[in-house]
Amino acid sequence: MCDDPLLRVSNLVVKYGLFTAVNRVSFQLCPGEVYCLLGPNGAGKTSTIRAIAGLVKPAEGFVEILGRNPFTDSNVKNDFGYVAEDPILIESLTVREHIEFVAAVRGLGKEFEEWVNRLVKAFEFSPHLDKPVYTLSRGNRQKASLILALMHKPRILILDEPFTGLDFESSSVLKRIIENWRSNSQGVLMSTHILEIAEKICNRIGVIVDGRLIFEDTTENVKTRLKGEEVFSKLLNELIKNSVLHDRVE
Ligand SMILES: Nc1ncnc2c1ncn2[C@@H]1O[C@H](COP(=O)(O)OP(=O)(O)OP(=O)(O)O)[C@@H](O)[C@H]1O
Repeated sequence: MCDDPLLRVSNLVVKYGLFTAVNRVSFQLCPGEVYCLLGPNGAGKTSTIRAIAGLVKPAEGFVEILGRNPFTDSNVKNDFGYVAEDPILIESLTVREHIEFVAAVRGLGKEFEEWVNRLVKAFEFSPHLDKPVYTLSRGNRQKASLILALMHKPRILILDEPFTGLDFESSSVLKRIIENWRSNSQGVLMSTHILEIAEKICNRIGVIVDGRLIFEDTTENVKTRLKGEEVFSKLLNELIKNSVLHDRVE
């Protein structure tokens, strides 16, 4: 834990009608951390992330990004970059038009152009810049979404299943970007199904099952705890399935 978290989630409840998708989830993202939310399909990871990004109003509890409420304070949107599970793009526009639009809305000056060019180059995206979104493959939509989320160099990255659809090269690029954010005392919150990624790039993991955060610890501690087990991911999978760690957080 830290005194000055980038992100604070406290007793968050998200409901869809009478259904409770997120049930009293609390955690923090500290500077220099990559915090990974793990959990089976339908566990509540996306609902948690959407509430953090200010897209869903919490039924109870609160979210703070750098001490501000993302649901009511639109200025906070400059402090984070969000990649949704299904990229949010306008089908008829090209990616270049998206980039120009985001640059205008965020008031980004010429100094950001070099950074955007570097992102485009790193993701080998130049051949796709002038194509309308509806012609893009799943992986290229994901790359477009990442470029748009990263282009204003936000302090916090909020990434919902960011590796979905990415090829090997682009996954390596994204891993390097995430490591770069972490080592610059910024922060990354991401969800993933890929436990090997959690093991390799997350500092801390939180496991969500049935809307509840049933386990949270540093990746190092989890590895130590699992000493003697050959495969981190295999065992973690068992823990999630059996929810045997319920008592760790409550
Ligand atoms: N708009 C919605 N209306 C009603 N129920 C919803 C809505 N969005 C999600 N849910 C339900 O809330 C629960 C949590 O869904 P959520 O998408 O947050 O889970 P997830 O952990 O991200 O799943 P996945 O790994 O499959 O993406 C699920 O039971 C889902 O069916």
